[in-house]
Amino acid sequence: MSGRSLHAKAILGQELYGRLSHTKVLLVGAGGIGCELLKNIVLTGFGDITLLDLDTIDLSNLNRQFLFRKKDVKQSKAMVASRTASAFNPNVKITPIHANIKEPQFDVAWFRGFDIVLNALDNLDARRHVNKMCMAANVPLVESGTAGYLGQVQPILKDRAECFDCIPKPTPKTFPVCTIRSTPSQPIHCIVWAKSYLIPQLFGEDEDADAGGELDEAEKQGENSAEIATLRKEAQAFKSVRAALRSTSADASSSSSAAKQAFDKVFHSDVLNLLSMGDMWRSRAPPTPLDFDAIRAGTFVLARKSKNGAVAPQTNGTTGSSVAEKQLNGGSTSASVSAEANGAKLKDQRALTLQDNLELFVASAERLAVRLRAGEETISFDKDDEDTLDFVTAAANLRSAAYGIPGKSRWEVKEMAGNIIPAIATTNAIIAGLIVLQALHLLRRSYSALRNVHVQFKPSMPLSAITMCAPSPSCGVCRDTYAEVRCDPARVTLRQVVDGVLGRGAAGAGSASGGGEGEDGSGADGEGERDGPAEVSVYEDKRVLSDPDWDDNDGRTLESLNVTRGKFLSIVDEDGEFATIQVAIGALPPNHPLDGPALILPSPLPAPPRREKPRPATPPPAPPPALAGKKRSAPDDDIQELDAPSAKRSRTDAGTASGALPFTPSKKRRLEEDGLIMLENEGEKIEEDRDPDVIEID
Ligand SMILES: Nc1ncnc2c1ncn2[C@@H]1O[C@H](COP(=O)(O)OP(=O)(O)OP(=O)(O)O)[C@@H](O)[C@H]1O
Ligand SMILES: [Zn+2]
Repeated sequence: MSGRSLHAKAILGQELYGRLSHTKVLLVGAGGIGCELLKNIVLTGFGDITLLDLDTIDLSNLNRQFLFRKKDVKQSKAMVASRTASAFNPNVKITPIHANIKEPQFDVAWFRGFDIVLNALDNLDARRHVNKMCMAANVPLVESGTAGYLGQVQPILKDRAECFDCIPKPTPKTFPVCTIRSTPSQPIHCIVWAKSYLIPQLFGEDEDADAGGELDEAEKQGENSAEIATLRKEAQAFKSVRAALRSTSADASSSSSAAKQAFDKVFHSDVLNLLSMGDMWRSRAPPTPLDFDAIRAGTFVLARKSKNGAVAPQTNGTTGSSVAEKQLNGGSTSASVSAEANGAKLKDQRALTLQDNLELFVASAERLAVRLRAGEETISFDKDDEDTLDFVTAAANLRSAAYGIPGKSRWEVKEMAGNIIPAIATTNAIIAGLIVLQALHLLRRSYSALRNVHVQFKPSMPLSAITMCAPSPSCGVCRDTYAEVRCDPARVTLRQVVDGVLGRGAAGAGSASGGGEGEDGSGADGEGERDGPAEVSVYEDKRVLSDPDWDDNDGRTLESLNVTRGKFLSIVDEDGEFATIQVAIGALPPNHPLDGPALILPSPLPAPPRREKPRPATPPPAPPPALAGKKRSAPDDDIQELDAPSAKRSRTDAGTASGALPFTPSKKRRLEEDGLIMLENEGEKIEEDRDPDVIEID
């Protein structure tokens, strides 16, 4: 028994080691990092662990999530991981929870029940959520992440160090829209075009349904009529291809003609159109329109400078055209079946010839058309959906051919289009070890020992440790003042909560809490002047619920406003003088009498600090994402307002998000999900030299 803990005791010291057995840890995520970390903390001697994960085990997890075996596939990650790891140390209690951390029962009071939280998540949304809950509950957090060979560990402690949201996170990858639409120069540009433009145009929802009306309107407004005629023609052409792909009267030959129609439109007519814009091609090589029949017949010659590997050399066409030949010889009776068989025969890693790509384009378009006709309303790209992957591979390669760009194998397209960064077990293991070190510093309160640690791809210095920075004064998460109310959302109104928290109008707060428990009435009501905001707006996330000129919701219950357990009400000072108050909504205590007050206010009431007025000089810009976490200016106590609180709605147009773009919301969202940033005006610039992956959109 002592053998098990001998080393841990010697290293950690008797006091800390003794404490670990009853330290309550919450570990969120039982994936690549989570499994390693669970093993580490169990072996270190932590004795009371809650492990939460929403997912079940997938076969693809087994290569790096070593607490799982093949027999465990499809079972809850939290359950299996805790069962496996419990066996490593009989003294440990692991409580598995198979759930989403964002569920309402995991409210601030629940988080407060832990001594430390460890994140082993894989998405920003959940990380942000846990960060905010830890700020509200004032519980130390260790945040982590890996991407291939890179990794990062960040200890977070309210008021002492930057929180997860102190530094804006970079958008993964962005490409200029015009590069994607008209002037691609790299394979990825063609892949993004196929996945984010062509697939939605052909197989997605009909977003241009009312494009005709918009164009009529634009014409009336005196817009360039030649341009409008072109746009109209383009919209019309897509419309008829969409219709052909969906036509239920279609037989196999007509679906292949729909594929040909699509091909002719995007690889022939559209290219001819572009070529007619002479200006565009003054300083760049013009694209070559592709000829469907000639490619099929093997007689097509790319007039472009194809020597530098523009496409797989034409000579390969003879060996590589087996698919094409079979396809041709196979006749068209069961096109989709033979296409599927041929598709399956393509070795993922093989270079595809122009003919291969054309046949793959036709075959996959046919398969997708069959699905549309069978009732699938829309189809979007999914790297694990063979049909869409084939279609994107073929379409991207054909476009690349037209533009003299090297083609990519299906395997490479899958990796690039699916944004797949291979997970590396060793990186996860290193990061999981570093998380434990930082967690121990936090538990020991040796704050000067805390470090942001990066695992980097530098053989000479694989680890870099950076001393902690003070929280960003403009952070909209950790600079807010947190408070918690416990209430029955069906019985309290928005006004009662807001007035209660601000210590105003004794009537409101008083009657709700029935003069009851917990709240601090003294000096909080009547004429007692509380130092706080004069006029406020109230938000739930980004929803405005009330502002000084609009009180329609004030008499409504929280429940009717969908402000329930686990959510926050943000009370924002209209004058920007006081910090924002974040009111966490919690449940009434379990033993609360049924006829007891419906609202228990925090005691003492929150006292948001005054913010310093912004200095006249423009504040330095937030550090670029590439430098996120690097050492910045020394911590200082004076909190300077650089920005309005994040929740605050901007009253002027300046600085609003790119709302006025000519995209439908769903289209814009899709583009953004694909890593495209829309800039609102030309003056706006993304600094490319700071992050080479970010390219400005024009
Ligand atoms: N909101 C959430 N609540 C609970 N668990 C979450 C939440 N979001 C993500 N997770 C879990 O975090 C873990 C992250 O682990 P990891 O990055 O290894 O991902 P994975 O899904 O196991 O692997 P991959 O994404 O590479 O297929 C996953 O097990 C995932 O289920
Ligand atoms: Zn912060």
